[in-house]
Amino acid sequence: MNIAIVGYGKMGKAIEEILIERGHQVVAKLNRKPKAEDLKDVDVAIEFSNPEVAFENLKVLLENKIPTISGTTGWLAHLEEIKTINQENNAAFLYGSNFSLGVNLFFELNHHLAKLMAKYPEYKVEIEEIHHTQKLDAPSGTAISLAEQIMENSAIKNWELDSKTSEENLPIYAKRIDHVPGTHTVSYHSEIDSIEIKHTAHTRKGFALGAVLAAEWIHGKQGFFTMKDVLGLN
Ligand SMILES: NC(=O)C1=CN([C@@H]2O[C@H](COP(=O)(O)OP(=O)(O)OC[C@H]3O[C@@H](n4cnc5c(N)ncnc54)[C@H](OP(=O)(O)O)[C@@H]3O)[C@@H](O)[C@H]2O)C=CC1
Ligand SMILES: O=C(O)C1=N[C@H](C(=O)O)C[C@H](O)C1
Repeated sequence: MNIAIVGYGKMGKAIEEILIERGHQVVAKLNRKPKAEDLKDVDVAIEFSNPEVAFENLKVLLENKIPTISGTTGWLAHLEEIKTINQENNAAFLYGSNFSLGVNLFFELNHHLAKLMAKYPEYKVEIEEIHHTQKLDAPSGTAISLAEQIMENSAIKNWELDSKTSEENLPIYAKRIDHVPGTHTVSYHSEIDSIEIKHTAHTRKGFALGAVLAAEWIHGKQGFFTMKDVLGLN
């Protein structure tokens, strides 16, 4: 397939390597908002830019009816608007806060554990995420997805970054350490013991491979999708 990479940074470059390994052609590599003329021969766009610009990029891609995969985090206040634009243009859009197979399996585990733990209020839950120091957003998109899965399965209504202003909220602790690709831990603590699940990414390769598999999967489809659709986890 002919692929446009929108956001040719750390992830864009990792994605390019996998695309070439899998026999695809990279026909555009953009570190700016795409224009209609960039998209003439494009089968699928893969967008990994930054929280400030993602919405504008996605709008152009979907208005030009380009099936689009987005992994950019920190722009989700606009998600409903993007879903509407996608629908109005009969286009195809897939968003994932994390494209790695391991994290998507970890999401299933988190969901199951949250359901189980909801019956035991003596355990208090918290999330920790660790990423490299260049990351612009906090908490990570993955930590927000983990928090949402816990809230869907418990009485907790809100998550909160770093400090605890309310005992009722789910705390997310965000740490920034040089070169860490992404580590997420969900832990439940009682006076007696603790239960912990943890995912550690060793490289960005898993995120990049997942994004390419999603691009291959979405070609020829219409609608809004997630990695659950790609991996058959629905
Ligand atoms: N969902 C997932 O699985 C994963 C998601 N991510 C997310 O992906 C995003 C990118 O991460 P990463 O590659 O590490 O970040 P980088 O900062 O390495 O790359 C971002 C790139 O976007 C470019 N850019 C700036 N403005 C625009 C624009 N208007 N349009 C298109 N591109 C632009 C930057 O160019 P310049 O340097 O010239 O400004 C840079 O090359 C982040 O939001 C991150 O959280 C990361 C890993 C996995
Ligand atoms: O910025 C990153 O690097 C990552 N971002 C994603 C997130 O915010 O969850 C996914 C991964 O953890 C790496």
